[in-house]
Amino acid sequence: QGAADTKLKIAIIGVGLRGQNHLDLLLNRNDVDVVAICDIDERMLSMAKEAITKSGKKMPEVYTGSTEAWKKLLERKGGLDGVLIATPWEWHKPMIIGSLEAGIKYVATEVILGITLQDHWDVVKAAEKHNAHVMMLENVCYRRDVMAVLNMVRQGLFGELIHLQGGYQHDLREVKFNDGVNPYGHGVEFGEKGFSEARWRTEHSVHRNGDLYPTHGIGPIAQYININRGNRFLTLNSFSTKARGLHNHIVKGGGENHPNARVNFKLGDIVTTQINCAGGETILLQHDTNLPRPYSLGFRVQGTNGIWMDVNKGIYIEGQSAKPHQWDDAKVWLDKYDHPLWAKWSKETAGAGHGGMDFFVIHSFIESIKRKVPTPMDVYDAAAWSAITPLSEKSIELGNETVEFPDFTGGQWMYRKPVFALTNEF
Ligand SMILES: NC(=O)c1ccc[n+]([C@@H]2O[C@H](COP(=O)([O-])OP(=O)(O)OC[C@H]3O[C@@H](n4cnc5c(N)ncnc54)[C@H](O)[C@@H]3O)[C@@H](O)[C@H]2O)c1
Repeated sequence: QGAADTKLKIAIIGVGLRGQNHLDLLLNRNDVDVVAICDIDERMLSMAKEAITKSGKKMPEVYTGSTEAWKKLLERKGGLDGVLIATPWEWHKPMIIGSLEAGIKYVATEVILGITLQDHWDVVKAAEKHNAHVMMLENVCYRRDVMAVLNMVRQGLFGELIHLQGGYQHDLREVKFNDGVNPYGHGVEFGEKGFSEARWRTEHSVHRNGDLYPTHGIGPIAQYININRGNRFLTLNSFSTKARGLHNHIVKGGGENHPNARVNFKLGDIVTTQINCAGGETILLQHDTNLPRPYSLGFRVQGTNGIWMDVNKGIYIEGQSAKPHQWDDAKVWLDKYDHPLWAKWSKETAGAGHGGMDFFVIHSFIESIKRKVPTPMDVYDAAAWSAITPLSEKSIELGNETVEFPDFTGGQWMYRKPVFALTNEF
């Protein structure tokens, strides 16, 4: 490990703000060479190159100049052990499938596998055909409190799980709009005139109404109740509120005569989704990105013996909590049940994004390649979690009708075993 010829050859497609986080984590490792990067934005590329120069590592090959330049990257001489994709959502499917067709056996993609339900099927089928691993980089599965609760779930403290909640409750108004230069805080431009996510993410709020970003909430929940591994999502329905927040934000920052004040946003400010599971659990998810509010993923894990809620930082375990009917400070429990992964690697997480959890998602991808084993989150997980978006759009379109989940595993969910974070290795 560490010698030049044993280092993994990794490429990154998309070195925007998120891709640069992953780049930093990879540059920090001595078991990886970032051999190629691709982007179409000069400013993002120069930020990435600056980070590489600062790290003292060798400058990778740079592919740019066209939205199809990534195809050349995949054909590079010398091959690739893995590809990491951190581009806008609509590029994930073609880039994943392109990587698989180029013979790459490990593909990591940022969250959201595809746009339509068919996209999700296409990626699953391509991964099966090429016998390759597609891992979605769902980092919240590795959040310290989320993992401590996983530890508690697995040790039976909450009893049998009954109901779970989560979501994406994040005021994105300063992400969806900016002045084309600074990512946060100024301006009400989007599309061509926007920078980073304002360039592309906001269009999805114009044209789509559904839970556009389900994976940070559903990923941890799916681990708690073993989705695709003894359990599965059966049905879903979604409800949407009216859309006010984005329009109001534009008027407040740019005035009533700003051209964007005429844009009709389709995305309801709050989209609420309910999911029914084969194991008899229900899930409630909320997508809430257009209104003023502090960040919260709103987790609730409730079983026959107790409950965790992250908003009030409380845990209650019947018979063990200090007083009946009263919350314990969750910290006491979370410290006691700290997951072995965090206990082992917390030093390495220092400086990694989102409170350290970003370290683990990259670590697990890289360690899986080194060991030539399946990634701890696989293409079936990615498809089931991401499919919530098109299914919620469909439910809303049909007047909140309940719609069925496809079974991407083709019945294998009954036999597959949990593999996520079973040890302290990765
Ligand atoms: N897991 C997390 O915590 C987290 C946080 C932020 C973003 N994300 C996800 O990461 C992904 C990227 O988001 P971001 O914030 O970095 O956005 P961004 O706009 O900053 O970066 C996207 C990059 O992709 C590049 N790009 C677009 N089309 C391309 C093409 N055809 N070929 C090559 N490069 C292309 C853009 O030029 C840009 O640099 C999204 O899926 C987003 O949802 C996840």
